[in-house]
Amino acid sequence: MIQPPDHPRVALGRVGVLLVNLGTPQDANPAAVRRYLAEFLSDPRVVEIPRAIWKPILHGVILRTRPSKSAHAYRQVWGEDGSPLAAITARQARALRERIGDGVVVDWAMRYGKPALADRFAALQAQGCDRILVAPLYPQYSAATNASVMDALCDALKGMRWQPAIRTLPPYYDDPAYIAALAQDLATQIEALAFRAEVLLLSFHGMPARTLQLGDPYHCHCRKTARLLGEALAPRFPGLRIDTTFQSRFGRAKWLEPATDVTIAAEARQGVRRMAVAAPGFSADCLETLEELAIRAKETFVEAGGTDFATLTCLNDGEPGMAMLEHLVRRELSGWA
Ligand SMILES: C=CC1=C(C)c2cc3[nH]c(cc4nc(cc5[nH]c(cc1n2)c(C)c5CCC(=O)O)C(CCC(=O)O)=C4C)c(C)c3C=C
Ligand SMILES: [Fe+2]
Ligand SMILES: [Fe+2]
Repeated sequence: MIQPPDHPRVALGRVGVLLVNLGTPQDANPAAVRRYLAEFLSDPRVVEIPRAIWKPILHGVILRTRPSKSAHAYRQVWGEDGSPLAAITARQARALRERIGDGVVVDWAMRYGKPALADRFAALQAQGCDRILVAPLYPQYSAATNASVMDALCDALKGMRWQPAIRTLPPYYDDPAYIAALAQDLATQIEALAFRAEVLLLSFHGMPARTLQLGDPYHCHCRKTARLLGEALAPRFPGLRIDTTFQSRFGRAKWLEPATDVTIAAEARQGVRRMAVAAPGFSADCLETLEELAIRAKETFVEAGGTDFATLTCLNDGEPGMAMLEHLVRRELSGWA
């Protein structure tokens, strides 16, 4: 007797959307952070050092020292609903589901850790999705983020006999909808500050400087976002100086400059007293914004003589950001209409 085929037993013909972000530990303790960092930092898209050299450093040094330091940082931002990055991404998926509705299945996944991309992708297919839009929530393209999502997606597809059709959301660093959402959201936050900021710092996550020479467009994408955002904000805030920096240096190699922490200290030493910082490259608040900027960068600024410092929130699941995401997703899905 011939066995029945191993494929979904529900009606096909549905469209799925999978929002993907970086990933985060399951818990804020050193063991969970270690598991997360081991997966993240083993990805050759993230650390582009020959494996024979990197593996002993990762296992012999980094994974012995960093988990407890990072766990301490995670504990300071951990919420009742867990890691902010995961909680906010879940809320973004829920909000998008409500906005798009009409038979489109919306889910979310993480590139590292849980919910795993391969699992949620398979779950969409099991719900009858034969067309799936994979949307990495990275406005600026980098191989470490976007290409790594594609690697994981293709690994998942490799194991499937009956593959769904795929679209991926292109980077949207200069999309007018993204720039407008950021300008509107940041302007509202700047106007609500209890002080008048002299400087607005646009802080992007860093990358090794070498990636620029290797042809990664990330640095150029960040610069263009910053220029367009600066042009959109300038008329509303005459006298506000807007600068771009790169944060989160990791390892010994030279990273993109200027560095956020170095710039913040230098600005305060040169007499700047009131500063706001925004992180337009992050779709959701996370360790990098809530701990590195809102806690550590603020300390740096005040220790160097600054008086007022505000870390502005990311677009998260607020109205401007969700309207933008709905627009970007609908535009991609219209190709399947
Ligand atoms: C927004 C884009 C990001 C790029 C580009 C990126 C590159 C990159 N990151 C590391 C190393 C680490 N990043 C860490 C946290 C982290 N990184 C991003 C985003 C980008 N990274 C986010 C959203 C987060 C926060 C995750 C969270 O749980 O909230 C960490 C872990 C935390 C820590 O121990 O400091 C590391 C390590 C490299 C090496 C890299 C480029 C090659
Ligand atoms: Fe990172
Ligand atoms: Fe960091």
